[in-house]
This record gives sequence, C-alpha cells and structure tokens, in this order.
Amino acid sequence: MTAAGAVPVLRVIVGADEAGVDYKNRVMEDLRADPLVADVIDIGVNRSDEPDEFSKPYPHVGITAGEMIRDGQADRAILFCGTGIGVAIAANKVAGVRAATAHDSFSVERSVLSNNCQVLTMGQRVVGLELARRLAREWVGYTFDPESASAGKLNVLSDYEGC
Ligand SMILES: O=C[C@H](O)[C@H](O)COP(=O)(O)O
Repeated sequence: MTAAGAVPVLRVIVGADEAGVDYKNRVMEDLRADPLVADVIDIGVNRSDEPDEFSKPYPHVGITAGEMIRDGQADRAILFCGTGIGVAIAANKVAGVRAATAHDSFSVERSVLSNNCQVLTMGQRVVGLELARRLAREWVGYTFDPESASAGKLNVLSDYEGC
C-alpha cells in the first residue's frame, strides 16, 4: 500500500523513436512516481544510446513492446513517435495486442474501457507535453471490466487472431 492507499500493480513499458524521445522521458518520470505503477520498463530510444540505436525506426519500438506484453513481461505500454501512428501500427502487428493512438481524454478512457487496449500511443509532433502527461496519468487509472458489454465484441478479435 502506498501512502495514498493505492496498490501499485501495473508494469508499464515506455518507448519511443527519436521523434518521441523527449515526451517518453518526461512521462517515464511521471509514471515512476505514480502510485498505481509498480514498474516502469524503458525500451528506449535514449539520447545516450549509440547513434544507430538512437535512430531506431518506430516499427522496432512498437513490435518490441507488443511482444513483451504478449509474453507477459509487462501489462501495458505507452509509446511515442512523431504522430503516435507508426508505433501503434507496429504494436498492433503482435497477435493479442491492441494499441490505440489517442490525444484526448475520452478516447484514452475508451481505449481501455471499450477496447481493452494494452498500448497507448501519442505523437510528440501532435499534442502538447502537458496534455500528454495528463492523459498518461488518466490512462493508468482505467481498468477494463471483463464483465462489461464490450467484452463480447473483443472476443471477435480474439477468435480471429486465435489467441
Ligand atoms: O508514424 C511515424 C512517426 O511519426 C515517426 O516518428 C516519423 O516518421 P517519418 O519520419 O516517416 O515521418
């Protein structure tokens, strides 16, 4: 239990390409202080990385995060690139992973409560930093209800993917 009474449970990946690294690093700091977050796993890129690593294209970031969630190494990921679109496309290639690009509060909420998305993506070239930080804070507070009416809709995807 934390002082605020919340139980930290979530293991959250943070990742970005070079176009999203500044937001990734700031949100990572916030998540490390969040009472709901038990662990923050930074998959890069980082400015201190070798030049080749720093310019790692967004598909690698999205696929790595998606595979880690698929393999049970993390519960969620928040990923940044220029628009948020590329990392979302990449993460969605991993069977069983659902990623959404969202830059507004309602979409962030519904990405979890309607779509049970494990991955939220945002674009550093699209949204202001303070809004991105707020949305990330809201996002960790949502939990999908498997008893909700939305669950049956998601089963269509699970059946299609076979997982
Ligand atoms: O979706 C892609 C991202 O926005 C990426 O950071 C930038 O990609 P680009 O350089 O191809 O525009």
